[in-house]
Amino acid sequence: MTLAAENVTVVYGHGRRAHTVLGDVSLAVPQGTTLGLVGESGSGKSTLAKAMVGLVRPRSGRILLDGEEVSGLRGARLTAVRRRIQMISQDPHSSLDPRMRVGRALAEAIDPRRASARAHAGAVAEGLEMVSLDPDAADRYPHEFSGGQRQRIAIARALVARPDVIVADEITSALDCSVQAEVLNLLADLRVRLGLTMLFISHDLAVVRHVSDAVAVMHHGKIVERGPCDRVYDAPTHPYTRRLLGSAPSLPPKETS
Ligand SMILES: Nc1ncnc2c1ncn2[C@@H]1O[C@H](COP(=O)(O)OP(=O)(O)OP(=O)(O)O)[C@@H](O)[C@H]1O
Repeated sequence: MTLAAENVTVVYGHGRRAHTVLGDVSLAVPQGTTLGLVGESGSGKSTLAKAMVGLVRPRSGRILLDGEEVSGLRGARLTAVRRRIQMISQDPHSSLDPRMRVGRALAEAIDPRRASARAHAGAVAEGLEMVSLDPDAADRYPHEFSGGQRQRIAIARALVARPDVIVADEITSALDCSVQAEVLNLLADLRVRLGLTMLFISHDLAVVRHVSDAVAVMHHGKIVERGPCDRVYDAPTHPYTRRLLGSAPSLPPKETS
């Protein structure tokens, strides 16, 4: 499914405290592709991610899933559409409930109305297997796992809901370098296997180039440049993109496989 933002403006606060965080942002993530979103801290990347999944309501503009407006939906229709777009965020510490066993957390994602791990044992085991965790992980609590394993659990939880679109917001920035690659490769494999559409947000330009087909560059709440990764990384046209790329510590060329 294609996920798109159309002229989305998000304002936090009211009156004299109003602060426009996204100004008239339009972008599309075509079916089955990965769009990377880069930009410095505070540029509005997470706000756009939240708007895309319906956690933040735009002041104006629309979020569209295959042409259907998500931002205006309510009730059961909104719940159904939200399942199709799953978000994975930076810190599984805060996104996984520490008091909930992993099996139940996955069961809740499978069916919020009947969230028992036993009722969904098969699907829970399948979800854990997808991210290379043993089925007995279902009986344990998040704190019993390493950071990389918790992020795998977060990926499994997103995928058992059988989404069409994943919004991944800085999913590796809390992880050690060696574990980062493992989690990224896992997600990249699953994305291809399941034919998912993905918005991949990271401040790490090298990581974005590695996983994305195209990239959009955000600066002060606006998209200043977008295009296929090779074009943007090798021949940036906007001065901000040039600065951003110039300040990146090391940017290996994209691997071809
Ligand atoms: N709930 C909120 N209420 C008010 N202001 C907010 C809120 N969330 C974010 N902001 C502000 O909106 C701006 C954009 O924040 P956002 O988190 O979207 O940026 P970001 O590019 O994702 O940054 P980072 O990479 O540091 O997460 C910042 O100035 C931030 O302080």
